[in-house]
Amino acid sequence: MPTLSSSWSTSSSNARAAYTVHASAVSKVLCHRLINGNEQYLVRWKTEPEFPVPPRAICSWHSVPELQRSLHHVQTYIESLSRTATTSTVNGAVNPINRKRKAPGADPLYSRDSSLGANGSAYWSREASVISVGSSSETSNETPTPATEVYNGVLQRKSGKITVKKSRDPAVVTLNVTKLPTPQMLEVAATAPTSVAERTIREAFDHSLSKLKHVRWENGVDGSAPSLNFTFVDGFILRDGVYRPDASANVGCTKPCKPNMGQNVGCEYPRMCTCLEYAAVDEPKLERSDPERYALYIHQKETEGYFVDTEGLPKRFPYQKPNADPRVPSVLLNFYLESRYPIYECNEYCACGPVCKSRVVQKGRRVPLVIFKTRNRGWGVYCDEELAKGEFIDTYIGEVITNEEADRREAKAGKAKASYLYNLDKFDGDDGITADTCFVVDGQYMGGPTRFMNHSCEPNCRQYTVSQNKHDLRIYDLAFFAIQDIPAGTELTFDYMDKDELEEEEVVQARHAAALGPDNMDKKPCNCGSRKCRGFLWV
Ligand SMILES: C[S@@+](CC[C@H](N)C(=O)[O-])C[C@H]1O[C@@H](n2cnc3c(N)ncnc32)[C@H](O)[C@@H]1O
Repeated sequence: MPTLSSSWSTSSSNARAAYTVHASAVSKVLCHRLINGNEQYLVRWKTEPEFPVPPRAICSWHSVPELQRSLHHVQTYIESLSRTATTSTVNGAVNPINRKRKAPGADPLYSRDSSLGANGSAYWSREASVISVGSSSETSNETPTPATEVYNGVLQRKSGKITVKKSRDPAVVTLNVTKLPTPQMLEVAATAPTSVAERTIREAFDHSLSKLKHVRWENGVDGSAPSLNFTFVDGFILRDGVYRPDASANVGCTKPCKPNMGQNVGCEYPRMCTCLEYAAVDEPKLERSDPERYALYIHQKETEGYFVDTEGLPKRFPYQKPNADPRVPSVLLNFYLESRYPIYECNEYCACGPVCKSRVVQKGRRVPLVIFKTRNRGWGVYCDEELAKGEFIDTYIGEVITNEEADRREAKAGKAKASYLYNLDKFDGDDGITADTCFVVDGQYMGGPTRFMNHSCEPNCRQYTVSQNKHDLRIYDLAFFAIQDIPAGTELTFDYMDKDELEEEEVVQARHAAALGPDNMDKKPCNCGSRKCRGFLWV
């Protein structure tokens, strides 16, 4: 029996964890109540076809200790209580989230539910701690009036209803499980506290965050914690159909190459160093030094894109370290900040070693980040320290999936899903890569702290393509850098649509067009609060 760690207890109102409810067995938490000071949650169990092993009951009440392994279902339920009151609207209409996909978005909605089918086979429960039925009516399918609570008997499910067999209790009724929670249950839930569950959820998130260095979380707004249905990982998790070129195909410096060896030696002088063969050409320098070669290069660039042979041409090194103090970070140079040209870092085949100045993103996050609750954009992220323009913050990681799988997940989970899908489409058009064949990073259930970064139409960060394997055009780092000096404590944001900033007049036009557009109801209002706000996410 995969769902229970021990047999059913005979009393669901026992605060001791008589058994553990495993998340995989839970379909949804439906309601809550307070019984003898014990906060309890009504769990609806998964049933066929999605869960072939028959659970022992269809619905049952559980105290918080019993729900330790399925807390995210309780969290989703508690969030749904407040969401009902605060769902955002435009012109009075509820706004679902647009499906455009590029960058993160959307809170997980209360949608991963499987309702009980009407034609499922009969399942049997053992005694007790099964759905509380309150009624003395023998036959009612509808809403029994509150009376006797938990009943001890054997339940059978037929045609979407639970019927009771062999009970000696005259209060036993037939209960339509598709109609739970009953109005009476909802009435009780309206005033019942959720504080024990909320505290337990906060502790569980503390625990999941404790394995990360330099990341903490805080909530000055309410008692909630970020989603527990999310696992912090430290890199890409490659899923079915996703592949990388063999690492041995990668190349590094072919000549002896040491950083700081002096004039014209080392990776900072990429005309000499082959590891940065694909780095951006220093065009002004080339034009000055070799106008003919420059003209040929420009022509090739226009016709061949990223695949021009640039060996021997002067290149632009991506980073600059302002001084020798190890605490002072390298920053991304203006050319890359502005041009969005892919950034190539040295790799394990380069002779330069770990102190090479081109190794920034690959060393990972070094700035302390805080996940915090905003008032109108869910969770956000800020940095505890001042950031310099061009400073690396962190990468966007998660599961790497095929485009087909991304479509499948999007179709299953609905519009909110698009927000967490990030296309690896920088090289769309090169090497047979198309929008349909590029890989996609899904950060919804696995990722790092940047998964909580919000959108702004006037952002202070931007995402850049960073690669250590120049032959891998499908999987590269999505790296966030500060695009201006950012004081400590300022929310870090990026533009989900990755647009160049608009002039104010254009902003007004864009906002107007978006508000009037045919899919207006499909848009999520943007609360970035900037002067240049376009009015909606995804426009
Ligand atoms: C990747 S998530 C960012 C983290 C998110 N705030 C959370 O709590 O998990 C993207 C979602 O955050 C919210 N969001 C981000 N930026 C926003 C903005 N400028 N205005 C309103 N909501 C925003 C939207 O719900 C969006 O779908």
